[in-house]
Amino acid sequence: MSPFIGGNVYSLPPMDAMTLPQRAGAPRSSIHASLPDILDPNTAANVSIWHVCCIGAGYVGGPTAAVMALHNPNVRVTVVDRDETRINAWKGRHLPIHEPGLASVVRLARDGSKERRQGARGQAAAGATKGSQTPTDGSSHSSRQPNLFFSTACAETIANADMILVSVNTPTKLRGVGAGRATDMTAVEGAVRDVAIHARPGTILVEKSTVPCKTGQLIKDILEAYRPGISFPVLSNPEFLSEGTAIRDLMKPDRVVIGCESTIPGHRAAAALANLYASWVPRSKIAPIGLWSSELCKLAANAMLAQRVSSINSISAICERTGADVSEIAKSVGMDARIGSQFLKAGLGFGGSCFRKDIASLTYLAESLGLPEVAAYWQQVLEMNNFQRDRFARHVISSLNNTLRGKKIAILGYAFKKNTGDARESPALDVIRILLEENPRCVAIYDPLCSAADIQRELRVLEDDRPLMRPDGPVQIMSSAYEACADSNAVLVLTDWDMFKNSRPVAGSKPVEVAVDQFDGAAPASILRLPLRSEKPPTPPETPKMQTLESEQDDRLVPEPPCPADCTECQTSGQRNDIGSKDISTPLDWARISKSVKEPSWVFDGRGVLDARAMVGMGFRLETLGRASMY
Ligand SMILES: NC(=O)C1=CN([C@@H]2O[C@H](COP(=O)(O)OP(=O)(O)OC[C@H]3O[C@@H](n4cnc5c(N)ncnc54)[C@H](O)[C@@H]3O)[C@@H](O)[C@H]2O)C=CC1
Ligand SMILES: O=C(O)[C@H]1O[C@H](OP(=O)(O)OP(=O)(O)OC[C@H]2O[C@@H](n3ccc(=O)[nH]c3=O)[C@H](O)[C@@H]2O)[C@H](O)[C@@H](O)[C@@H]1O
Repeated sequence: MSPFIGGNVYSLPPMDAMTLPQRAGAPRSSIHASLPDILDPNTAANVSIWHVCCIGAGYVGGPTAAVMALHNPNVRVTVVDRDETRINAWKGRHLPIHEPGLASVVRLARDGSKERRQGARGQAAAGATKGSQTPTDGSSHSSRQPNLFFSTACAETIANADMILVSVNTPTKLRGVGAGRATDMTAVEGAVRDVAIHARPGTILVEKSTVPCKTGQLIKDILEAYRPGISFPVLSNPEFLSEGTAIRDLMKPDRVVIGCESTIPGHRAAAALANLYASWVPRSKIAPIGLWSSELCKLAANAMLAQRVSSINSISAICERTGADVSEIAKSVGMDARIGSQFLKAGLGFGGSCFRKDIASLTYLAESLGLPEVAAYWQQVLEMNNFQRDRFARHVISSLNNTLRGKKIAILGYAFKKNTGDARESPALDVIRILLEENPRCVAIYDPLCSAADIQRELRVLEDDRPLMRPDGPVQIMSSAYEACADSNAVLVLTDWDMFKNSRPVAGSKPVEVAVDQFDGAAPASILRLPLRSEKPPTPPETPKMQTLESEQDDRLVPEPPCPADCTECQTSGQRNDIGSKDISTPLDWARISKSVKEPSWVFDGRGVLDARAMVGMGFRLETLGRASMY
């Protein structure tokens, strides 16, 4: 009898040879005896990848395609999306997402670089390309042609591709079977249908989206239904980047997982993808595994990271009642090499578009497989996450005498974490929902990167019959932290932005940089240092058009055409095409804030970013998650 019978909603085929337990005594190699080695560059010898199409120009598709194009100058990488506004943004000066270093990578791969010649003694040669300037860095290189493109022509691009990366959204289903937990596969199905209809036989399809285990079978079924008998190798290549450090994560990944079927075409396809990555990732970091393992390892990785956050948050609640300090506990626990120090920061809990939905998907998968105990185990990670923000918000209310009527609450930070403008699934939304139940006069929100439009879109789920953002309140989105805090009864810090900190950065801590060797169209010759740091000198607000990227000042880059005179982005927010172009580095002047808030100057730190002694010295009454003062 199938182990999957019993309320399963996924159609689960039998496991393939890669995931079957080995027969006793049979060496593992016997399963793969006739299969070519995926990590051998020659395995893909007869698979030519000249054109990669990436479906989905979002947080994963855009940066992944850009980095892949940067390191494979001879491969044409085209990102397609149905969303014309998003595609136009990728083509222009104002990229649709904020990631440190992203604009530099896009500029180089999308726009190319100019030729440069250097004389024998380091002087610029007379024959340098017209218009090029004397190299200041001693480099010499041939021009690099653009090889990164953005387009809405999905069908045409798919038809020309040798490999297709599916990077579309996989949110949680909102209604129907599995609502609230199962993965909504609409976008994946749509993209795969397009591939099935338009792709050439043999085109390799790569799942980059995070999907339930066994989605590869669903994809193969769709392909078979539309193009019976035609072979399309299917790979799983989950993405592990984090928002805010996407370019660094893509440039220097801990690992690249490539899941494939244990067939000769499967291994050849995996080897072709491995070859693309091997342009910049050491082969030792490329992990070929089975298709189902690859799909499941992505959910497992996210679930385990989220579990650590919930674990430390559960301890933070105990700290508040005992007088222990959660940051001290995290430090000492994390010094155990077996545990490690990352993902032990207590706070409002995890937000973002993936952790919650991926754990929900995992619990649903477990239940579908008849494993309610497993589902309940992971469900508890989500419960703890909700508990954390719930008790934080309720503590704010109880500290303000159990009523917010007539009161103003300032919210510093809406993004789910620092260094991103992504407003999706922020813990702030839950906190604001609970605060609004108490009818405050005003909730004033400030975030340095999230756009007002994005915050408004997120808050819409809290609206009943009247809009929340009316001229008379109750919610206002401010462009200045000082305006948000002025006259407030309490200030809540909900994102760990560095600029909110009131202590100096640790001496010796250096900004992260990644060196890129890709100006040269022929051979790597010169280095672009990507500005991955968040610390940048503030740009005067009155001259937004003068703000430039570090790479834009580099005379090796092909100049970008200027924005049209009526560009709304330029007018409203200044250049937003790289994280450094917004001022996220000037520390908040807490002393100034202390003079404008109402007594007793409440500050509630939901992210553990504020130094208590300094805040109390300025007259604030500070409450921090995970410290005894909370109770
Ligand atoms: N956001 C993140 O940091 C990470 C996300 N992931 C996973 O990657 C996947 C994508 O996530 P995001 O990039 O954040 O999503 P996103 O929502 O930012 O982008 C998805 C894009 O796909 C487009 N799209 C949907 N169906 C399409 C179709 N049939 N044809 C053309 N375009 C189509 C949408 O218009 C949208 O622009 C998800 O499965 C997510 O779980 C994985 C790692 C990190
Ligand atoms: O699948 C995904 O989308 C991605 O999800 C996470 O990346 P991301 O959500 O962008 O950001 P994280 O740095 O993981 O932070 C997630 C949330 O956890 C919170 N967090 C993180 C770490 C910590 O110690 N404490 C803590 O509260 C953050 O504030 C944030 O709200 C994973 O880290 C990525 O590896 C994964 O690719």
